[in-house]
Amino acid sequence: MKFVKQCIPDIIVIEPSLHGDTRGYFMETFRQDLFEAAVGHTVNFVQDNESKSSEGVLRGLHFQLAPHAQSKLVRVIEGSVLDVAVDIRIGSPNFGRYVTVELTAENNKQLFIPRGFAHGFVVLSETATFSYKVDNYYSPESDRGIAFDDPLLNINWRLSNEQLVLSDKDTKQPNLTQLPECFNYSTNYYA
Ligand SMILES: Cc1cn([C@H]2C[C@H](O)[C@@H](COP(=O)(O)OP(=O)(O)O[C@H]3O[C@H](C)C(=O)[C@H](O)[C@H]3O)O2)c(=O)[nH]c1=O
Repeated sequence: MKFVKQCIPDIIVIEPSLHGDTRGYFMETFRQDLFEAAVGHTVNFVQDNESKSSEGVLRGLHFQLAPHAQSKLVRVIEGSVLDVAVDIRIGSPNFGRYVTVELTAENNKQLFIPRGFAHGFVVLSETATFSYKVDNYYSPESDRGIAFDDPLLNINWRLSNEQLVLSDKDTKQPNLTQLPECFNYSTNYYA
């Protein structure tokens, strides 16, 4: 299992080892000990989620406010997505910067997105099944979002706006600079 820190080092790509044989394959998809050694602190996942989406569906950019902020460990078990994580911690040297990673059922890559980041993905295949762990329970009253087409972020989603399919909620998200509240880089959201 490989752990690769990204250009925003809080964000980590995990590449499990796949063991193939004549029957198919086996892989350890999560190891608490190796994961926490790579992340550098305790992360207690409490909820598993799964969503299935058609080509062009864009879910995001979402986060939950503290004290319900969520870390996410995301992967694709069918199809392919472009996954995006945006640093929204005020005071961070990477504030407003983002990481994109293509996650597919073929490359088996996973992405760890810490608390303090907004997250979203767009489906590149005919359908994609997205499976992920979070370390805080769903809190609808704490659910917040940022516009996928925020000009400050200028995210390249690879598809044209005409190809994108969004929820009504995600067509009305504010830009990052319009958020009344988000995260501070100086706060330890894992304490
Ligand atoms: C997130 C969530 C949703 N729901 C219910 C609420 C709605 O009835 C339905 C769809 O919710 P929503 O439109 O918020 O789902 P997504 O657009 O996939 O939201 C997710 O999209 C991006 C990619 C994220 O990173 C977050 O995990 C999450 O915000 O599932 C639940 O019951 N539990 C949950 O944890």
